[in-house]
Amino acid sequence: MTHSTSSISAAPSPFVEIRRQLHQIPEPGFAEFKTQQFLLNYLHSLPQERLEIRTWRTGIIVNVKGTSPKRRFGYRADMDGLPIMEDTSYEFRSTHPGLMHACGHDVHMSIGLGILSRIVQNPIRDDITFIFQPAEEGPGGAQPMLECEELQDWMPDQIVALHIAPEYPVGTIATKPGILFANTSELFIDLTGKGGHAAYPHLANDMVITACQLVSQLQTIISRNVNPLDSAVITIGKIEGGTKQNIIAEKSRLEGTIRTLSAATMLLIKSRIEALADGMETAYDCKVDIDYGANYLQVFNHAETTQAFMDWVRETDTMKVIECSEAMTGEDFGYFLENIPGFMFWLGVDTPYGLHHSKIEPNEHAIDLAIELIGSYFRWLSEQD
Ligand SMILES: CC(=O)N[C@@H](CCC[C@H](N)C(=O)O)C(=O)O
Repeated sequence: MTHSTSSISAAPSPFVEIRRQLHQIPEPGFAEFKTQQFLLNYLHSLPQERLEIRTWRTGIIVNVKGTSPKRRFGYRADMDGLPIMEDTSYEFRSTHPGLMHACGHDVHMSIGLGILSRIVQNPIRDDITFIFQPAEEGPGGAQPMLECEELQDWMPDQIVALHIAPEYPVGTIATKPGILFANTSELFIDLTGKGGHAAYPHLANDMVITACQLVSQLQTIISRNVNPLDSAVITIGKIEGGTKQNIIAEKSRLEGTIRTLSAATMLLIKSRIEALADGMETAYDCKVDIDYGANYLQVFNHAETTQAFMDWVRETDTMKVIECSEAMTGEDFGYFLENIPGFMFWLGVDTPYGLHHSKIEPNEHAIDLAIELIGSYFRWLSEQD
């Protein structure tokens, strides 16, 4: 069933209000200090009988105790914002200049609080671990959080996460068993040549020229080296170089990301990048340093639990379910799924601007629908067996 926005009350729910407050305080990975405090304040305002709260760095782990637990479920929400200058029409825009929740983590967190508060008020049989995870956009909080002491005795037997999807209508979810999101690797390339006067190019090695050439050459890896029946992406999202218009640049830097649907293709791409870098050094007598930064494992949905969830949503007609294709987005939730059966799904938020866009305005009606969906799903799960 697809929900039109007009059929839903205009008054914002408490969790929409919470999302708006979180939206105003986006913070970079592992610096989510205000966000952590905001979430803690909310958590401490709830009845505490069923709650145990731990912090890990800027993250939070909450145990909601079941009535007679046999299993433990998990919900994970990411917490960090992005370095984007917000350009929405909101009255509740970011108060942190140059930072924005442009990937929906404010929505993911408010949905997490909504499910949690619902279950505190109306407990289920099984335990649930709520994981508020820092640094999804980089350098990656999932892997170290999975290893942290605070999580070990509350490790879920099954885990769920969602991600907002601008392209789907509100009242729709999209997912699939198997691979949902790509393997990713960050890519940082530093080029060092010889600076000089703009009028004497023959006495210098211009790193603006090499940066431009390397960006173009990198794209030939996708078009000429990767099997056309496979999928891969190299995006250079940032170029830096030079100091002034009439000075030849001694240094330049490319920052980007690599996305693949297999580990083998990731290795192939990295070896081609290194070959092209060697060629640059020879051709332009410069130095090229490559750093792959944070690497994320693919998000691989557990077949059985994903299918059971999709069937349950269809049977209960809670939302419309689309079996989607995999996407080249990355998510360190892949590390949770490597260790714990579960799945991630896209939550339709119906907005013309995409993820990581300065104008993205997710439709907030999706928040209460997702709270209802996951809250009911956990209740149903805990009634099985
Ligand atoms: C859902 C989403 O947009 N995730 C990010 C994850 C970032 C991964 C890493 N920092 C990289 O750029 O490789 C994405 O960009 O897909």
